[in-house]
Amino acid sequence: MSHVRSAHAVGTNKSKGADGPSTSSVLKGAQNAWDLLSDEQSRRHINTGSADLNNILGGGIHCKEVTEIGGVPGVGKTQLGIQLAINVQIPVEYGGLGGKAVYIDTEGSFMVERVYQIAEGCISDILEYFPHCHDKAPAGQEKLKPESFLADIYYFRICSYTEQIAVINYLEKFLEEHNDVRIVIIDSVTFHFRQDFDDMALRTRVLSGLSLKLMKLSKAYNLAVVLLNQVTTKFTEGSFQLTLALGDSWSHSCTNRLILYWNGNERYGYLDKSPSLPVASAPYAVTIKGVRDAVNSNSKRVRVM
Ligand SMILES: Nc1ncnc2c1ncn2[C@@H]1O[C@H](COP(=O)(O)OP(=O)(O)OP(=O)(O)O)[C@@H](O)[C@H]1O
Repeated sequence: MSHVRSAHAVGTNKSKGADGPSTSSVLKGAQNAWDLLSDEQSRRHINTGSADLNNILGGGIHCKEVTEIGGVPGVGKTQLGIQLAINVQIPVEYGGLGGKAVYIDTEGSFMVERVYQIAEGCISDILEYFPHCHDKAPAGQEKLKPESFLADIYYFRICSYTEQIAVINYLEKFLEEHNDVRIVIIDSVTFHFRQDFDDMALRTRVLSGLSLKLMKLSKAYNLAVVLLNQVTTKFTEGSFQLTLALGDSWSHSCTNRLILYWNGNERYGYLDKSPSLPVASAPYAVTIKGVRDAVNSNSKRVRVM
């Protein structure tokens, strides 16, 4: 990584000159565009379980970025959150990241029986795609047990916004001690803030601050941050429209935004915001095994919200 000498150091009282320690610490993060491209290309993705969703997301949920996933109740946000907590653990030898997950549950929607079922679904797919994995060493086989997948999800149940702030503030220390965590999921990020927080301006500032912190953590610890969010109705141009909770006020707080919606009886994901990918939508399904491709899996470009 190259260090850049620039006017940045000028005016820094404690600066000991261009080569001084304070200058290099201020500019420690500077990279050239070539470094950035290499970094981007080596960046890992977490499989959503649906090839079509992965496709519109440019490979899956990106590490080192914050992705907001919103949608109406029942559309499958929690299912996708659980699926990601499982899929992040797919061992490296089977094309996964072999990481661990942090699941911060604010609504009490994390059903552990369902997590077990989704882990079983993931394992059965691995066994189907890698029929010779039975030949692997016993240690490798040990990993392919639902119990092991469940054991590698660190679960935090949050019952108020103060607890949520406290846990997010504590997260950095936790991640220092658990450096194999590759995804942090918050389900849902706005729930307690919508219920109990009266001062709207302060609420937006607090949430934006938390989100900024999560963005920094995602980069520092090379992990994906996924913020599940609810939708709410907003009265604009003479009609009620669905919009993500706190949508406009903190839309800068995430790098990517995926909106899940119904189109008739089919579930779709719509990539609404990305710094490098076109807007696109694709169908997906929630099956007994978890999130998978829809039976009709031709991606379409439609927008519902
Ligand atoms: N075992 C299963 N097999 C098939 N589909 C399931 C199974 N379990 C849950 N689902 C589907 O997932 C839906 C619930 O999705 P989920 O809980 O992720 O919704 P959500 O978007 O998080 O909603 P909310 O905002 O209320 O939390 C159910 O309505 C059902 O359609």
